[in-house]
Amino acid sequence: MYLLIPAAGIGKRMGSNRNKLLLEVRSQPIIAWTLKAAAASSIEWIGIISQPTDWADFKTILADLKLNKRVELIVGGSTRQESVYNGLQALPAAAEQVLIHDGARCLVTPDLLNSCAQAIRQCLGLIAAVPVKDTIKVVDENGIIQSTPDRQRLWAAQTPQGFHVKLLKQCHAEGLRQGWEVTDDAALFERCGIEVRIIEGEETNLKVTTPQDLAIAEFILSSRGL
Ligand SMILES: Nc1ccn([C@@H]2O[C@H](COP(=O)(O)OP(=O)(O)OP(=O)(O)O)[C@@H](O)[C@H]2O)c(=O)n1
Ligand SMILES: C[C@](O)(CO)[C@H](O)COP(=O)(O)O
Repeated sequence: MYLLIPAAGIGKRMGSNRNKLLLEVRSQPIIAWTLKAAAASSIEWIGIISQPTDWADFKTILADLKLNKRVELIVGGSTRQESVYNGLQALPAAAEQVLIHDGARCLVTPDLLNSCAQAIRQCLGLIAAVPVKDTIKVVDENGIIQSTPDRQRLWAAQTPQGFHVKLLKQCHAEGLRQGWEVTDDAALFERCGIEVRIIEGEETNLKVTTPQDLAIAEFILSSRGL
């Protein structure tokens, strides 16, 4: 299985002056935890989509980890969508399915990666997701609640997200043509009318986005004895 890791962000919400994936949790860079989970899974090839300005740091981390997997560095874009587009172009020709997993979701388990890698062989697209626990409100530009969707139908999308490569390339190309701006790749499949399946994710599969998330990630890793 092939894995693309979007890791080219600038961490605005983290308030970091560098790529937040280089920040440390439990004395290791965030991206190192993500890579260790991938290395412990059935993933055979990893593409780290990243800004060339971070490549020296990433190469140092890779040298320290000594992963038993093929790893390539791919130039990221100005948005996550653009980064994934670039990643798809850099996939080996043999890749028929791909998992896409945020570098910022460093608490993912090898089991979840393996579940998604298995499941994508039985469908065209999938995402890891967890049922929403809070009541969600749709709010207008004036801060007035417009509606309250049925919580039974609401899931919080995570990554890994898995897709058939040929279809995802077509959907990304259509997104470029249409000027679609999406925050996950499943949205492109949805807009192209292709079914996307939910795979039960993990409550601990946090996307490290704000400084508070660093403390939560520390706690979760510590509770795993790491
Ligand atoms: N141009 C971008 C933007 C984001 N990402 C990646 O997409 C994942 C999810 O994005 P997010 O958590 O939003 O990271 P940032 O974009 O860095 O955060 P912010 O929005 O706060 O700047 C991260 O692993 C990030 O590195 C990416 O590869 N390319
Ligand atoms: C892909 C994602 O992690 C699913 O929840 C999320 O959409 C990424 O959003 P971000 O703003 O790029 O962090």
